[in-house]
Order: sequence, then C-alpha cells, then structure tokens
Amino acid sequence: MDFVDAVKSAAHGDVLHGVAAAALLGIIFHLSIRPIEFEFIMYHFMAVSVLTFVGMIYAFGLLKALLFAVSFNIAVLTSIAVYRLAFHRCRTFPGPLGAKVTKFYAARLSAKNVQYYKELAKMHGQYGDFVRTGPREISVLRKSAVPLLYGPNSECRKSTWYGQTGNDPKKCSIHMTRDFEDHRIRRRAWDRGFSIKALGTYEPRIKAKADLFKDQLAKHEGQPMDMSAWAMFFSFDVMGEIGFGKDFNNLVSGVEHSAIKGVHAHMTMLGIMSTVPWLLNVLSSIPGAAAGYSEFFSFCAGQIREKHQTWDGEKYPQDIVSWLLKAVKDKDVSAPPSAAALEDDSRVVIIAGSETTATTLAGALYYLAKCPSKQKKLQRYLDDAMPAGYSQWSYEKIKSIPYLDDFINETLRLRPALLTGGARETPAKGLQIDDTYIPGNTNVVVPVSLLQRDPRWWQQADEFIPERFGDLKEEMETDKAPYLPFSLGAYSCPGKNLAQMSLRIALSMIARNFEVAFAEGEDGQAFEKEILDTFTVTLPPLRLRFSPRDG
Ligand code: HEM
Repeated sequence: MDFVDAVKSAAHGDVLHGVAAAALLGIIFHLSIRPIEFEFIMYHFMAVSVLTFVGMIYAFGLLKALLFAVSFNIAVLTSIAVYRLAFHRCRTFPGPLGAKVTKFYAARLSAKNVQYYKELAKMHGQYGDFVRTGPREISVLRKSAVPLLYGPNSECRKSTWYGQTGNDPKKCSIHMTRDFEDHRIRRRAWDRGFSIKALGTYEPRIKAKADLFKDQLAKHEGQPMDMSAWAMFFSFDVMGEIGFGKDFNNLVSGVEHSAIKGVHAHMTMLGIMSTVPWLLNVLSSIPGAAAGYSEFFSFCAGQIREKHQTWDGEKYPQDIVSWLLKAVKDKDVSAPPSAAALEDDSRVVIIAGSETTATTLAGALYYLAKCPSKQKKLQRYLDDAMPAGYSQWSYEKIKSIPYLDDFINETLRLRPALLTGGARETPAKGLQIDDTYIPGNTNVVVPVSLLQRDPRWWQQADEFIPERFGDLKEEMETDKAPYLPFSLGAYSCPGKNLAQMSLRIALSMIARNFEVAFAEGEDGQAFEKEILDTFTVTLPPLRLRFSPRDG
C-alpha cells in the first residue's frame, strides 16, 4: 500500500495505516529539510502546522487528527535524534548526549544559573578541547583556533546564532549581518564614525560625562555606591551623547533610563533563549511576545525620527547615528539598506556600546578595590602626569600612561564583556584546527573567557597582574597568549577605540581623584562569581566607597 492509499484508508477509518503514513511522512519531512537552515523558517513551519492540524480535525475528527499529529511529530523527532547521533557529520566529537541531540540541552544548562560559560568549562574539563555542545556546534578551547576563526584570512562567517532576530540582511543590524560581502560594505559607514577625527569630537563630551560622574562620587563621599549601576549610568550617558547626540541623564538623576530598564529586565531570558538559535526568531515573530523591549524599540525609532528632522546634513556628523544617516543621505552603498536596518543599528549602538563598556569599567573599579597596591601604582603614574592635580588633566597626558592601558587590558582579560559569544560557521570545505578536522557548515564556539584564563598560555592565569601587558610582557610571554576581548578580524568591534577612550577617561578621573575601597560588608565575592552570561555580561551589585584624595 502506498502513501496516498494509506491516507485514504485513514480517512475511511483505518487508523493504523493513517498513523503509519503520518510517521512515514515525518521521516520524509525530516530528510527533506535537512540541507536547509530550517531554524529561520521555524515560525512559518509552526504556523503551517497549526493550520494543517485544524484541517485534519475537519477531515478526520479530533481524535484521529491528534493521533496522526503525535505520530508525525514522534517520527520527526526520532528521525532527528537518530540522525544527529549516528549519521551527523559532527557525530565523532565527544560531548554530552543531550547536547548532541538538541540545543535545548544548552538552554537547560544556561537556565540553571545563567552561567553557561561555567557549564562550558565543566564540559571542556570532562571531554577535552573539542566538545560537541550542540547538534552542529563544536566548542573549541585551542589557541590555534583563534586566527583560523577570527584572523584576517578567515573564511568563517557568523554562525546561525546571528540569524535569531530574522535572516533578512536588508532588515537587520550590522551585528546580525552574516553575509561576508553585505557585512564588509556596511562596515564602512560604521568605521567612519570611529575615525581619529570623529573620536576627536567625542573626547571632550566624554570628559564632560566623566566630570558629572566625579561630582556624584564626591557627593556620595564615603557612602556605599553600587558601581555596577553607576558604571552603567556613565556608559549609557556616553552612548546617548556619542551615539545619538542626546542626553540620557542617568548620571544626574542617578536613575536608569526607562527605555533601558525593560532591556535589562529581559536580559536573563534573552541569555537563556538565545542558546537555541530559532527560539528568539519564533518569539519575535509573535505579536506582543517582545513587549518587554517595546519601549526600547520605540525609543530608538523615535530618536531616529527626531534626528531626521533636526540633523543638518551639511555639517560634520557629531555622533554615530549621524554617520549612518549621512551614508543614507549620500546614497552611499555602505548605508543601512532599509529603515528597519537603521533602527536595528541604532539599538546596537546602545547595547553593544554601553553594556560592554560598563561591565569593563565596573571590573576595573573592582580591581582597584581588590588590589590596593595596583591602585597605588596607577595613582603614582597619574600624579606624575598631573602633579598639580586633576585640573591639569588632558587626554593627551593620560593616553600616554601605559599602566592605565595595562590595567584596562588585564581587566578585559579576566572579565571579557562577552563570555561565550562570537560563534562562527566553518566554510563548506570544513576547517582543520591542529590535528582535528571540523566539518563544513558547523558552528564553532571559542569560549573567550576560558581561553583568556587558560594556564597553558597565561602564567598565574587567575591573578590580576596588569604588568603582564607592560614590564613583564616578555617574561610572561603575553604576546603568545590568546587575547581577543574585542574579537578579531572582519567582525571585530568597530567601537574598540571609543571604548578605550571612555575607559581611560573614566578610570583616570576616578583613580586620580579618589581612594577606592570595598564598602562595609562587601568583599567582591559575588561580583567575582555571580556574573550572568547573557551574551553581554549582567553584573551583580558591587558596593564600593570613594574618598577624595586631594584635601
Ligand atoms: C569595552 C568595551 C567593548 C567591548 C569589550 C566590545 C567587544 C565586542 C566584541 C567581542 C564584538 C564582537 C561580537 C561578535 O563577534 O558577535 C563586538 C562587536 C561590536 N561592537 Fe563592541 N565592544 C565594546 C565597546 C563597543 C562600543 C563603545 C561600541 C560603539 C557603538 C561597539 C560597537 C560594536 C558593534 C557595532 C559591533 C558589531 C560589529 C560587527 O558585527 O561588524 N562596541 N564588540
């Protein structure tokens, strides 16, 4: 009996044949969708499934429809599991059984404590440097993987993770653009906004924000202040100013901007769900499901509208979004290809620019408090550069204090702003990493936070030693160790110089003007151990006390 007959017989009450036909259909369905990136049409598939189910109820009645649907789904899932375990191109890689079958395994691990990077560490401890962490995902803990995945000649594109907000390159941000060529072209508009000349226009405005920060620290002299929150206020205000030419007013009010609140409130959920590449895609397609972000989305859209009206296209752009608008106005090929893409880019400005800088600044302040001798050393360099006090501050002066950069670099080594992000997909021909061949079209994760603390390449790996980037560089073989807090290559961070500028300005202001110590009852343990892996990092509170140094 062939398949059509089977369906007919089902219609005539032959339930068993119907169930078998549905199961067969399930297997055929799985085999036929295997070559495509099905995660990107999952939402459509689900919608079609619901319609088909309703049609089946109409044709066969509820009970039979249920039976056929269950049979179809069990067959699909069994076929997927058998294929992934026994026939998949990644089948020979070791890893937990659950991870080999489904990415929901990673979601479950992430949901435990939202510290997926720790789970990755455990898996690498158990299975070695190459672990199958998803059906077609390998996590690699090898220094040699870095240039192959992120180097200038890498042929690896962004992984399927980047398709989770939709896979239309005309509508998504630069960060979610997976196609090499599309990305390369769009990157030019961004890079103009971070040129040396553009940075020169940003510097005095960042300094003005740092001075507002200084006023708040002085006002709260000796009182505990949550630096996870205040570092965020600083960096959001900087990105408001440099990203949009707008005052977000966090530093003055001491309150988080309402548009950002919703984003932060949903960061944990985002961190868990984004481990399954299609889950966010499906949810974001359901009207109302992303309500938590709606204020942030409409805020950014409003900012773009406002800019369109107020921006003088003849003037030299004063902020990053104006650089993107200029590309649109000039009909430059690098311009965001649609209004939706421009809006998405504006959201990236805030998220990519603020969260990362804030967590790094909070991290640096943590180390100031934790390592008083390093704090003293940094203060000596700053005092030498400004013997008569902070009034002598200039960016030129602090930029040439190598220890300030060493301090920031070491913070970024121990506390990178992206703990496990930045996965890449191997080219169709695959990728050879040392003696291991990774098959083509496989997502590869390089857990940066583990790599940057790996004792195989880093001496006294868990200790905060800024000198490893300076006087002890040769002795500690720093240049040979894997270090990529801003990632590397074509998709690396375009905002690196801006971030470094903000961090130098803020850290030099704080260390020059204040003694930094843990507040009473704070020992930094939670800040050290309880950071959440939500693509960017979510920090627990860090209560510090600031006492003025001069007078
Ligand atoms: C300490 C601060 C910062 C750190 C550690 C950092 C780190 C990173 C990393 C690791 C990536 C690569 C992400 C990936 O591969 O998916 C990235 C991308 C990006 N960053 Fe940053 N970043 C920082 C600050 C900034 C700032 C201030 C901006 C300014 C808006 C910015 C804008 C971006 C953008 C637009 C991308 C996407 C680039 C692309 O896909 O071509 N970042 N950043």
